[in-house]
Amino acid sequence: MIGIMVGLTSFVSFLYMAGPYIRKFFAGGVCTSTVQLPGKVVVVTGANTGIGKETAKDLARRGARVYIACRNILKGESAASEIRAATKNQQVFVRKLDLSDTKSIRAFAEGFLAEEKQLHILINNAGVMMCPNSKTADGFETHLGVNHLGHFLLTHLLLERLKESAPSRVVNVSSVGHHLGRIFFQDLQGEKYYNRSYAYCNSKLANVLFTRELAYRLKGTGVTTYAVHPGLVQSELVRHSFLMCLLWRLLTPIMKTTSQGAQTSLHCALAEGIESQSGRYFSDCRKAWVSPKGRNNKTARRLWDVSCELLGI
Ligand SMILES: NC(=O)c1ccc[n+]([C@@H]2O[C@H](COP(=O)([O-])OP(=O)(O)OC[C@H]3O[C@@H](n4cnc5c(N)ncnc54)[C@H](O)[C@@H]3O)[C@@H](O)[C@H]2O)c1
Repeated sequence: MIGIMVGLTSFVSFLYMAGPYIRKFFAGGVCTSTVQLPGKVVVVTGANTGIGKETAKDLARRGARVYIACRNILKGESAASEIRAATKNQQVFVRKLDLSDTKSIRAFAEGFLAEEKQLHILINNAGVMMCPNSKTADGFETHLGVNHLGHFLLTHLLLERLKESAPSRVVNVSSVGHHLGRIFFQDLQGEKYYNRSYAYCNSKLANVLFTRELAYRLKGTGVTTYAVHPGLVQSELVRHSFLMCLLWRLLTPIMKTTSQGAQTSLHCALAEGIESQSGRYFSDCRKAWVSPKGRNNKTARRLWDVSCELLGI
């Protein structure tokens, strides 16, 4: 026991001492695009904190009109003021969007479509991880409901505007955790067996499959789409799990900052010449290995149909 404690303490001390060097190693790719976005319209979900906030900040710095779509307007306004001050771009707006409630998603889309005639970049970034076994307002399992179905409906409602604004892009923030996920149609919402870690991974696999099928359906429209793993990023994502909070704390020295975590989303939103990679999965600003389950066209099509059925669209 003492040996384990000493070993663990030495390991953690090593991580902290070597932290800056290790972090550099794990920092991953950097979005090198110099594209400027004056006149372009962008929506980033969950942009009041974490990776989403950094993504929104970078896009605002490039001159875009940025919509922060988030649950908590007060937190959103505080992020927006910070972004406006840092970028000198006053065109940063906050709009209410709760992805765990289809009424809120429809209200957001209705309001957005009424005020903006164009949409060039949609970043489906918001996410929940390991929250207790709970349901959304519409009775969906929370991870599937927020991470997959919520963004599925949002994208569906904004799709015509994206097509009218082509070339345009949809970026779905997934995770390397999709490798552990599975889509089991007989128990899609974990009613027979539930594990909150797997529920998260399943929803992230759904993001990868949604991206694949969306790309297929959007061929020839000028709208392209990408799934992203941002890296292991120091954020509030693990807030629902004490153990994960502890692990996140221990791993701090080797984790990406939120700004580093935003790079692959930015790459997929901005890089020129990646249109032929529509539907693919990216990590560290380049195409990455996707789980075989994430490459199954039959599952992708069936998940699309089941999602439409669940959402009544
Ligand atoms: N942090 C990591 O290491 C990591 C790794 C892989 C993937 N990701 C993914 O990156 C994305 C961003 O996560 P993050 O790390 O910045 O975490 P975060 O918790 O800081 O940000 C998540 C955002 O989603 C918002 N959100 C949650 N539920 C919502 C709802 N019902 N409606 C609207 N917004 C909601 C939160 O308010 C928050 O702004 C997530 O999709 C996450 O799954 C993160």
